[in-house]
Amino acid sequence: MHLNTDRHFHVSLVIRNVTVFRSGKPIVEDVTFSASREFVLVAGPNGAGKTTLFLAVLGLLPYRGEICVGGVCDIERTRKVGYVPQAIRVETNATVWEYVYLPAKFRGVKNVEKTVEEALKTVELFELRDKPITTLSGGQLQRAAIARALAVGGEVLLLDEPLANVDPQGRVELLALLRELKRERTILMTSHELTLPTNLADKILLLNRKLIAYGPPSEVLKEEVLYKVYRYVRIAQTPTGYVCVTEDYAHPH
Ligand SMILES: Nc1ncnc2c1ncn2[C@@H]1O[C@H](COP(=O)(O)OP(=O)(O)OP(=O)(O)O)[C@@H](O)[C@H]1O
Repeated sequence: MHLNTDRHFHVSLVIRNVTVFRSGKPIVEDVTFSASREFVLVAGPNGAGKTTLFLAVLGLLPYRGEICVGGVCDIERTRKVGYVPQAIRVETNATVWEYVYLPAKFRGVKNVEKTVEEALKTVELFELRDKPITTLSGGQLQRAAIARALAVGGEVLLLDEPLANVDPQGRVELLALLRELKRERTILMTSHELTLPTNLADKILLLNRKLIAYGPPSEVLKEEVLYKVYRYVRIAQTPTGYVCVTEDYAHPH
């Protein structure tokens, strides 16, 4: 038991000199960073190791180094981590309620009914709790998956490309939800989108097998930093957000 009562500490994620292995090979090498009650956008090219890093935090891949959540550094830390995978599978006949309730019940979450109710209310799906999960839209499904992750743990939330397959309206709703959620917890979200509202990400972690950069968007979304990973990407800051200004059409060859 630790005696630190600081709320920031409880939701903190510390990753120290972490190397993650797949099939015995190091995929992510010597990564060190920490986040506490912050929203971290995890960016990097395909195959950079973003999902691999998440799977290590979840205790699903072997790693060297130290991973701690709220000061807990052994496998018990995974009880505090909620995960939304890139491909959400919903081929079941479950209702929205069951989809969120069953894994929480299985994990032995205390006051499980109340916890699930709160999670569904947080993502604004409580009214739809009796609907089959398969009838939800892409954006609603992402929110259901977030509720599921909140119900099982959720002091640290790992979201793998939640913006993919979500339409513009769903995107606005999802970003509003994430902005709300980050007030109480630490969120890591992978995305290939660097176009994002200024008030969403507190930090950007740029990964390409190794940690390339970690800091606030104003420091990472710079030409000289991005060039280490992406050749043709430039970012401009507008009053409301960051936008990609260099697209393929600017480079016909
Ligand atoms: N079972 C495995 N054995 C060995 N290498 C693997 C295995 N699974 C994945 N990899 C390698 O790990 C690397 C990192 O994959 P990962 O899915 O973590 O990247 P990512 O950054 O999440 O990519 P994306 O943006 O495409 O989702 C890839 O190059 C992949 O080839």
